[in-house]
Amino acid sequence: MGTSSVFVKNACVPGVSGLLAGRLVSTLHQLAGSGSNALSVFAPGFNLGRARCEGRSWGSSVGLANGAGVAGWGGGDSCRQVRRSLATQGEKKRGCGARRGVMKQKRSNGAAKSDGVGLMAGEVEVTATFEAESYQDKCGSIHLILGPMFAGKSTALLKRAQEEASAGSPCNSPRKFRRRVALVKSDKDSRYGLSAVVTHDGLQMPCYAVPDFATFKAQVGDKLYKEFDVIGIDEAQFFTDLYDFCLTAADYEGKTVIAAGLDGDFLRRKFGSTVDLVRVADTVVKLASRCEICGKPALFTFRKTLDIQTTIIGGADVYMPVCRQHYVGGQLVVDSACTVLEAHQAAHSRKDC
Ligand SMILES: Nc1ncnc2c1ncn2[C@@H]1O[C@H](COP(=O)(O)OP(=O)(O)O)[C@@H](O)[C@H]1O
Ligand SMILES: Cc1cn([C@H]2C[C@H](O)[C@@H](COP(=O)(O)O)O2)c(=O)[nH]c1=O
Repeated sequence: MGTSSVFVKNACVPGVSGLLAGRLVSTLHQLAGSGSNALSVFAPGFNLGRARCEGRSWGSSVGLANGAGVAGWGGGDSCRQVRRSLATQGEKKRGCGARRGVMKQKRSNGAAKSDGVGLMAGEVEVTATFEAESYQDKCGSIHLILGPMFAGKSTALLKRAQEEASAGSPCNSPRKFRRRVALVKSDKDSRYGLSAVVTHDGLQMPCYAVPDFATFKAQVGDKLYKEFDVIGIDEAQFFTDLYDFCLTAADYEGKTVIAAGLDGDFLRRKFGSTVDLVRVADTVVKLASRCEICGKPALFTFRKTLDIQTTIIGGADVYMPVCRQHYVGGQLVVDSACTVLEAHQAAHSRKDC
């Protein structure tokens, strides 16, 4: 069985070494399968002990060579890899993001170190250096706008986007002082075309319509992407990479992210990963619509057709907002939906004649 050790220390931010070591341990534990490698992670001044992680396949995932010490921990990509692993565990913590963090590795020849913590032959010291002042000011934020259909989510998103675009900028102020806003929506939603975010009552703003955020980033390119201060997202429920994108953008790229989407589908199940963002969001607004049957606040979206697949793109022809009472009283809603549909169809056929 091979054994590797990672020694974590930090010169700039007290406590980070312990925090980092703790996270490394839990990350490595998660990445580890059962098998033949062993890893010790320890940090001075932090009551971590020697956490032990035994595993088979983490070598490739975190840049550790199979049983032969540490490989590829020179910062850059491998550092980022660890950050990504941590990020996907849902850790958002202002002030401890590894922004501009650098990890260095040093192989020991077995000589005891002056601080009394000796490295055994074959062990590796990893030094994590963080520029403390870069933490807070470069961190962005995540703002969520949730609710059923017709609740005004897109309207609220466009309002926020407009406010952000003009924040602190009278029309004669130089362009460089304005916040640059990009609107992104899922290309699944082609109801009102793909070139704009459009509300049910016709407000609109130009947007990028993409299948996922990897495509969005590739489409705009690195240079332009960096210039965006604010990213507004509509139909957030349709993006499979929503969580990772929002977290990275806010934690490491200093972006203000405003995401609008459905929290639940027509059966009130979690829709995509919008609700996962709640625990890492700075603000969360849950909007209500008006129940189409009784006019009370509506928290749910009722599907008027009998289709059962989760995604069916549509508007008032397929969906209606309902209150709890009329959601639960399903039959009543179905009857009412049928009535509305029939009335709709009758009106249409009259118009056609
Ligand atoms: N049942 C409905 N059918 C069609 N339009 C509606 C209905 N209820 C509200 N609306 C309109 O939709 C607007 C909200 O649109 P929008 O912001 O696109 O909502 P969301 O993004 O939450 O679906 C409301 O201001 C209202 O004018
Ligand atoms: C409830 C529900 C909705 N959809 C679709 C229908 C629309 O195309 C969008 C929501 O649009 P809005 O801007 O919030 O009005 O999502 C779906 O596919 N499945 C559902 O269960």
